[in-house]
Amino acid sequence: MFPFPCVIIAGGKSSRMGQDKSLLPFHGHATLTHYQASRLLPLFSSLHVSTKTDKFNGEFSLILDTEQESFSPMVALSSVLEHFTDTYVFCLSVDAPFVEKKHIEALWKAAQATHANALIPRDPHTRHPLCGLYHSSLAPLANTLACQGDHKLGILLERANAVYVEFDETAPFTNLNHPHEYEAAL
Ligand SMILES: Nc1nc2c(ncn2[C@@H]2O[C@H](COP(=O)(O)OP(=O)(O)OP(=O)(O)O)[C@@H](O)[C@H]2O)c(=O)[nH]1
Repeated sequence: MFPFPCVIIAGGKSSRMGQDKSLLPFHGHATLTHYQASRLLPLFSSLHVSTKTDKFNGEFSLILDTEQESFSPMVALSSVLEHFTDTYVFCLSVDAPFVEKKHIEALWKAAQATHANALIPRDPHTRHPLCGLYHSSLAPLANTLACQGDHKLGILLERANAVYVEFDETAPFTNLNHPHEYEAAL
């Protein structure tokens, strides 16, 4: 078991999907969120879901956004990191169902070797900040950026002591943003 919590980030607008993707059924589970929670729960010291409201009727331990007006992963991270003290937090986008234990193990290994405050996967094409191991000490920076309207996680990573962990494959980090990607994943 990893000695830190996992947070499934699930409070976005899903504008490209056209409906709330965190509530879409997935592989025999009531929702994609349930699918992610059931496979990740056994791996972590605790599991939480980051949203704007309790759309799961009390089923998960929620970390609600303090900022309700604007939507962005920075808004989510700001409340998530503030929730914890002196720990790494594995943050995964709800729409990334192909990330496996071995990928998280690689991030944790890099954290132990470098003591960086953000460990982010990078494949040959791009980096994946919504599958990252973040230290709770980044909360004030995330909060400042969210309040300033700086919503790109790249800005946080530039200012943090971030380390990129290299992976050969792109597929595990795929996000389901559009209906055709969801259909293909089913
Ligand atoms: N808690 C929380 N999560 C968010 C917020 N904005 C986005 N997310 C989540 O962050 C992840 C990536 O979000 P985006 O790709 O920016 O947005 P999205 O809602 O997934 O989809 P689009 O509206 O199509 O861009 C998704 O898992 C979202 O659910 C927010 O304001 N609060």
